[in-house]
Amino acid sequence: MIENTRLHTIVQSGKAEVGHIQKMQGNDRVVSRTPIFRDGRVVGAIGRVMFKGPRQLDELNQRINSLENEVAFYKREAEAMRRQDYSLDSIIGQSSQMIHLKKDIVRVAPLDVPVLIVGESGVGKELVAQAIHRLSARRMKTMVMINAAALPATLVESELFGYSAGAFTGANQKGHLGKFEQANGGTLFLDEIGDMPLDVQAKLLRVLQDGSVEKLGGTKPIKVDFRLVSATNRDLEDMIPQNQFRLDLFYRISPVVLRVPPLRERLDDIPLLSEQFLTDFARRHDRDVCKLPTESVQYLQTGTWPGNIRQLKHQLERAAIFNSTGFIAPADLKIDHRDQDDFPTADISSSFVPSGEGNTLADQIAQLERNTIAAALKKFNGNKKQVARELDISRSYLYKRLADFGLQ
Ligand SMILES: Nc1ncnc2c1ncn2[C@@H]1O[C@H](COP(=O)(O)OP(=O)(O)OP(=O)(O)O)[C@@H](O)[C@H]1O
Repeated sequence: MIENTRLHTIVQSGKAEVGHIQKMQGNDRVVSRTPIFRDGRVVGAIGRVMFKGPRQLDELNQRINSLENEVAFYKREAEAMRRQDYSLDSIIGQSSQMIHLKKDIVRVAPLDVPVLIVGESGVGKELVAQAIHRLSARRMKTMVMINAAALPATLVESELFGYSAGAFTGANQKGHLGKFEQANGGTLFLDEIGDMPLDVQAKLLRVLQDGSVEKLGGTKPIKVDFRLVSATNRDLEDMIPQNQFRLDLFYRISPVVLRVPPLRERLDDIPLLSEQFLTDFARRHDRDVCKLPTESVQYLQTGTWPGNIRQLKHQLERAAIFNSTGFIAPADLKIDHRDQDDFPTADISSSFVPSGEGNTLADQIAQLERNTIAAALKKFNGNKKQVARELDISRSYLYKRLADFGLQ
């Protein structure tokens, strides 16, 4: 005889009971009781132990909660990846210049020819390269990126060409796949090609001519097949007569040249870009999206933007960080109106760092930012990870500001 059974009441009522606790031999069990019908009449009832006790149910609950959290996490990740889809849609801009550029991208992407992307720093050359790859027949393979300016001279050979097992003392046992081989079947994106040293230019030219690479310590050339997309913010044609860039390499890399216009030539794009950057920022930091009133948009459109889209993005993110009203007013923005020629081309964003010594609103904000960071550093004994978490800023932004404020 089952203790505390209620099956007889189920037969009488014809109503199921699910998840009820039933004491059996001194233990609580979670049970279900279901009536059995025949020809519309209850002819019996069946009881089942669902869980050996409420604890098991609790554990299941916790498991479901943790799975729900995992699903939510992966949904956010998938959403972030979708947004980073690097298709044409990720290049924001409806100005006539950008519509023209997008049409050109669509036209050249499927043709398997090298493309040279030119434009000032921060205009979105890398986004264009990604879109070309994504719209090409090679989209299922990877796009390998090389920043020619960041390649240390001592590592150029091994990074680009790779090496065979045991090629030299200290070499990785399994050898190393060079970038050219990694890009096989896909796209090789050579960023800042104008900064490539001449001896590396000669080596690159040989690979492009032969369609093969020789690994360090290798015995025979290995065939490689990639589509070359290069980018530069320098005037390569100007560099050729000065023997800073090889003419023969220039011909190889530039059958198609795409120019990405600077932001000051397409100020019409500022509203759309700003809206996107503020939305992205809010989503990343789980905050409400700051509103940008028309007068602020118009103010942004008066700038010369030597650092282009990257600079606009940083400006808006900085304004959003310090915003407490939900509205970004023109006074919250620091716009540069100097001519392009007045700016150094490198690290333009640093020219916008207010000194913190003046009386303008930006100076006051900078002072507040400096003090806030300094206080947080003290609170967490210099632990930058905790400081970044406390202030809800990225660690890279924290490092940049520490350097700006001389707090390191
Ligand atoms: N049209 C655009 N729409 C959305 N975001 C953009 C656009 N153009 C640039 N960006 C953003 O601006 C930043 C700089 O872009 P990117 O790195 O592609 O520029 P770049 O021309 O390659 O710069 P550099 O010459 O300094 O390498 C990135 O965060 C990029 O996502």
